Amino acid sequence: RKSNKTAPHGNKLYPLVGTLPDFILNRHRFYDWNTETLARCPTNTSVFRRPGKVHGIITANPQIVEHMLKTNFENYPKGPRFISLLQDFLGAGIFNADDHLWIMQRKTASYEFNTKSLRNFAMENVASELHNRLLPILKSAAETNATVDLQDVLERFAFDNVCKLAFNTDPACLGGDATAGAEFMRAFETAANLSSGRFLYAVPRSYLIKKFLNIGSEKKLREAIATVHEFADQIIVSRIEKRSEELNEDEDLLSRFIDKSDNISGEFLRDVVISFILAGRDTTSAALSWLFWLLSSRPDVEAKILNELESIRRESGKSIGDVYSYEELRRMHYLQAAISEGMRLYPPVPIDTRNCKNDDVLPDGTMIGKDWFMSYSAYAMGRMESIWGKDCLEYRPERWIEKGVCKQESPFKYPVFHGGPRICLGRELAYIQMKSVAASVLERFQIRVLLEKGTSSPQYLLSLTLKINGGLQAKLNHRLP
Ligand code: HEM
Repeated sequence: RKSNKTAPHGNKLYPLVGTLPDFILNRHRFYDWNTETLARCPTNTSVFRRPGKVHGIITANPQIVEHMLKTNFENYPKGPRFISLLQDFLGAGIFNADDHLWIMQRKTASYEFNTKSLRNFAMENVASELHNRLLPILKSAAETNATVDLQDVLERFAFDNVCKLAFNTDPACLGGDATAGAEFMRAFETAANLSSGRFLYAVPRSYLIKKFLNIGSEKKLREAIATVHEFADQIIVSRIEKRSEELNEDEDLLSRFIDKSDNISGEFLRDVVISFILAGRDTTSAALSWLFWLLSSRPDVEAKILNELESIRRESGKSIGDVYSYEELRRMHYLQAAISEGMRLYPPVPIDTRNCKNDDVLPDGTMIGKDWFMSYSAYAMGRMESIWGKDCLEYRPERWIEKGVCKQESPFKYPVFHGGPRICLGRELAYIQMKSVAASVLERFQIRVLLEKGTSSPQYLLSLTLKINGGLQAKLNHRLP
């Protein structure tokens, strides 16, 4: 009877089955269930236990997040469970590697992500995709009064962009559905969804039976991975051949990795590329989709963004339709605050997990055992009164502005881009992309979001990234000049 009561750390622990009954009941609203539980806990940290020896801790406590991501980083690797579930899809790519395999990729990638040449390459790609594809599509939707799924369009935009960055290939997903690139994107999406679905099995590792028999979701996963690999392999093989013939002047990440390493296998290069595509694929589109929804119900915030854009255009002598430079994007402090505030409430990576290597005691005194999982919920942290105050559920970009400048929050209080040695490498590129898109779309169009009947806000989908279930259906109107 004792164990049926609410455990001191928030979750009900039933005999034998642990938190499984509540997990099954709340799986569809997992992040909110988690937020409610963590808010009730004295140190915003809760113990989670279900059959199959799944033990772990979920936290929304900045001190504990700092402990796992930085102070005791070595004790919290991705770990064998995470790596084995994503192995088929990601191999040993940076997203799915620990120790020396991770260090080697991180070193090359952090050097490259800090170069001006990569930033310029990314800026050119964004400007070209924006002005040649995204804006014309939205213009035509506005002129014909057609409903457009903004999330879908933004995902295609982000996918084209990250493929250019990763291996200088334009899949032209925003151009249409009939391209080989669009097939690659669909297969990539299926592979990402089905691989992440392996984490949600009520009985862990039961996916192995389906995998062995090659049936159901595992059969689909195998086919999707084969399509992704085939597409990537063709590009990589031709790039390696080209490298031996001529000096490579491509600016993309694949070329930079080939240039920096000797004797690197084609298979490993494929893993490198796939991890980068995964990392940069859905994150910016998810953030922008939630932002456009938030702004559609907050004309006051939208008006402030438009004022800021107008004053930047005035100072630089630009008009609507011109491409914003890097310096101009940097001066968009209020827009940056609006985007950061959107991601506080709707973080593109809502929850992130590590494996505890050796028994440890967390800063609040909670014990964690070897091989337990250790997760932090960025979703819950953005909604914690203990972190953001009484108005934590309110969308208020002003909380980011200090003396007219958008301030940086501690990554442990706001772990939307992770923190410590594995902090997101694409943070700056992501802001370039998000600000360019948001500025160009908002100054041209008014967006009216169409919600499903009987709902007052979009619902999220359970996947690696926090997407809107059913997309973001909207009508656009040209703004009057
Ligand atoms: C709003 C956009 C983005 C958000 C919120 C975001 C968030 C994150 C988070 C939470 C992680 C840690 C994941 C983990 O280790 O489990 C991460 C890692 C990473 N991100 Fe981003 N990301 C964004 C955009 C991008 C972009 C555009 C790129 C560029 C391709 C990128 C590249 C990476 C890479 C390479 C890592 C792995 C770093 C490592 O393990 O050392 N991200 N990101």
